[in-house]
Amino acid sequence: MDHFLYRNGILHAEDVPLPQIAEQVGTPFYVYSCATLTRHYRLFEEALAGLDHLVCFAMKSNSNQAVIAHLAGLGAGMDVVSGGEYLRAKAAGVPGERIVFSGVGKTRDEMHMALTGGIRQFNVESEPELLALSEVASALGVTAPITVRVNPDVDAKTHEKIATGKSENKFGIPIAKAPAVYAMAAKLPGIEVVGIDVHIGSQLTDLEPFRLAYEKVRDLTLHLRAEGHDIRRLDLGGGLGIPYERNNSAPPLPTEYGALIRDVFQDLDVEVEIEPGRLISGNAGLLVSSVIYVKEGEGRDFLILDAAMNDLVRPAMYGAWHDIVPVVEPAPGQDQRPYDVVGPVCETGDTFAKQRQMPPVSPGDLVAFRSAGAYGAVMASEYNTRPLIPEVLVKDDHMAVIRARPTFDEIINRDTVPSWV
Ligand SMILES: Cc1ncc(COP(=O)(O)O)c(C=O)c1O
Ligand SMILES: N[C@@H](CCCC[NH3+])C(=O)O
Repeated sequence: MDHFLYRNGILHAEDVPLPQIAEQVGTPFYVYSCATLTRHYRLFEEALAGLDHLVCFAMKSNSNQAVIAHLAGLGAGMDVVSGGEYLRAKAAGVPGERIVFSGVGKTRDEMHMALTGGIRQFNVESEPELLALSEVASALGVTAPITVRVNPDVDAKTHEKIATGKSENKFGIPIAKAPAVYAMAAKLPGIEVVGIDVHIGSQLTDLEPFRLAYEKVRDLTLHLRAEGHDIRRLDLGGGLGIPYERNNSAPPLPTEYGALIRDVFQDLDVEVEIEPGRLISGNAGLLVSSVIYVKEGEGRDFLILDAAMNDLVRPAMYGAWHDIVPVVEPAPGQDQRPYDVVGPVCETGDTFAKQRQMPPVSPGDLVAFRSAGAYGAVMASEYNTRPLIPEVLVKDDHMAVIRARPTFDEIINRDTVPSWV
């Protein structure tokens, strides 16, 4: 459930009517609800209650400073994948002991930054990375806590571009090789093994792949413990999916996911970490846009919006579906008509939806893309010199602009034209 509801015929973000935000910041913009972020974070907390656990928000899904500060205030840890995300987490007040560092290509500079600033653990994804980390930590005279991310070769049954747990994917160490890598880690200076990490993909709508992967991690835990490794922490990754289409069968809830984790690991006396991103931030955000034109094409009408693929790339990149609704509530039983919903960018791929049934809309009308709080603003670009759009955070009847639209002067003057041009 989110906190974007029609009231008095107008779509609201909590208690703020969307046209009021549009008037203040212009369209397009992203808007996030504090209440939804809180609710979704707590769902995971409740799902793991009673277990020794930490919920680390996958910042890659939404790394706005205000969003992560809000979650940090609720007690969330952070899963970071770059030095930039690490610095954002620290700036949001997240202590190093609640930050985990994931990713296949951590640089020595990033390792140095996290080792000096404080880190809960590095989720190491290859032997060369392990060696590099050992060197960086040794040179600093510190010890790097690590898990090894294992690749369990499990089909997550999600979009191929966001599946990470098959052997052909770049992520993790083949699980069969893990004992050898743990043996290597145990001998390296500056390295302390604390656990195992796994993450098999994003937007999973079925628990079975999680079960398959987690059972393999359980077996590996027992095996590694028998070999003398102190496996006291399991990072189980993120990936639980969200309903993108209303009326669609709902994916499993965090409670069911938590029950699965209990079922597989409860008796192991182990600390559990999870790294949810999308389920916390996805349905906590909308992208709001204005209709510029309605253009009659050959056998189809194009709804041309002021938002484009550079603002929300998921439809162009993954063929992803986002519900698109008018901000003025359609009358019950109102006729629908098919539109190709497109943006102004000069690419045919700048298409949000084809032949989407919607109530009739006119130029100047506001429409909202649902489920846009995850992998929306963070994946935006300035393609076609379209400025990054504002982000707004709502709490009850308060709204705050948490990122302003840059001016064209700022954008143009960011570049340097050398004297020889
Ligand atoms: C290592 C890691 N952890 C967590 C996540 C978060 O995934 P999601 O947003 O699907 O929960 C991702 C993204 O797939 C990831 O790569
Ligand atoms: N960007 C993807 C998710 C990537 C998950 C990151 N590991 C999406 O929008 O669905």
